[in-house]
Amino acid sequence: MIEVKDLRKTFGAVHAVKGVSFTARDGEITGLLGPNGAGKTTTLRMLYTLMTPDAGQVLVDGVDAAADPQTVRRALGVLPDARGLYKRLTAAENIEYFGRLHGMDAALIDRRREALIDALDMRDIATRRTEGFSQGQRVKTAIARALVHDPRNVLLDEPTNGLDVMATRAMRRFMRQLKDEGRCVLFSSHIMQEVAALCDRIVVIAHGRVVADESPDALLAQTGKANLEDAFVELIGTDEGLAA
Ligand SMILES: Nc1ncnc2c1ncn2[C@@H]1O[C@H](COP(=O)(O)OP(=O)(O)OP(=O)(O)O)[C@@H](O)[C@H]1O
Repeated sequence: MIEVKDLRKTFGAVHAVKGVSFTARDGEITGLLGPNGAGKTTTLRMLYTLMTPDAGQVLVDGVDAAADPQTVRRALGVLPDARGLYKRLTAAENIEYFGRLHGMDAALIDRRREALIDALDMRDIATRRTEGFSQGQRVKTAIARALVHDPRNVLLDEPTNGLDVMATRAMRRFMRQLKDEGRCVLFSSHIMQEVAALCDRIVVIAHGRVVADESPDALLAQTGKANLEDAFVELIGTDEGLAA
């Protein structure tokens, strides 16, 4: 479970995150939806301890990220916005390398690597060097690498960005599988259909603030709109920066 309490972050004159609070629960998919520049990536970066908040608190499975960042990092699997892979290594070697960084023993790394290669349907690319990989192949490898240590909480920054229809559908299936395994799944998106199709809970963020935090049905009821697209536009005040 991830609890975010009154997070704030300023870059010079830009107030990127202005007091964001929400909870992402185990066994649920929580979507962070907002237009370009809303503060989603900045919020996620503070959650996975890459960036220090100016104020506020992040708790992962009850552990304070500022007080014990090591434990928090172990409890998180992260697909960051930059998917940098080691291009001289094969996909399988990229996964194994992260396993070693986490201090896992070789037999456990082998088991997790094989399970993830199957779950992400990447057997055909596993022994290829990642140099020259397509966007979809890079995302799969980056996700497998992020999950090698079997984290309870999974953070995905725009996981379907740049993927084609088939790869997007496969990614959504995989996210549902993570949820069914009881994990806490939190992802950011500016694609309304994606959030509507996947999420148990939608946290709508605009101009650095949470403007709604509800189930999809409750969002419709709250805004009195017939569909989620109209509900989001009503909440955000504009459709600029959102993709249908
Ligand atoms: N390192 C930085 N230095 C300066 N400004 C930044 C930095 N990171 C983010 N910002 C600014 O903070 C605001 C929020 O950016 P952020 O990347 O969090 O938005 P986002 O919701 O993830 O947008 P997108 O959907 O476009 O990825 C923007 O105005 C952005 O320009």
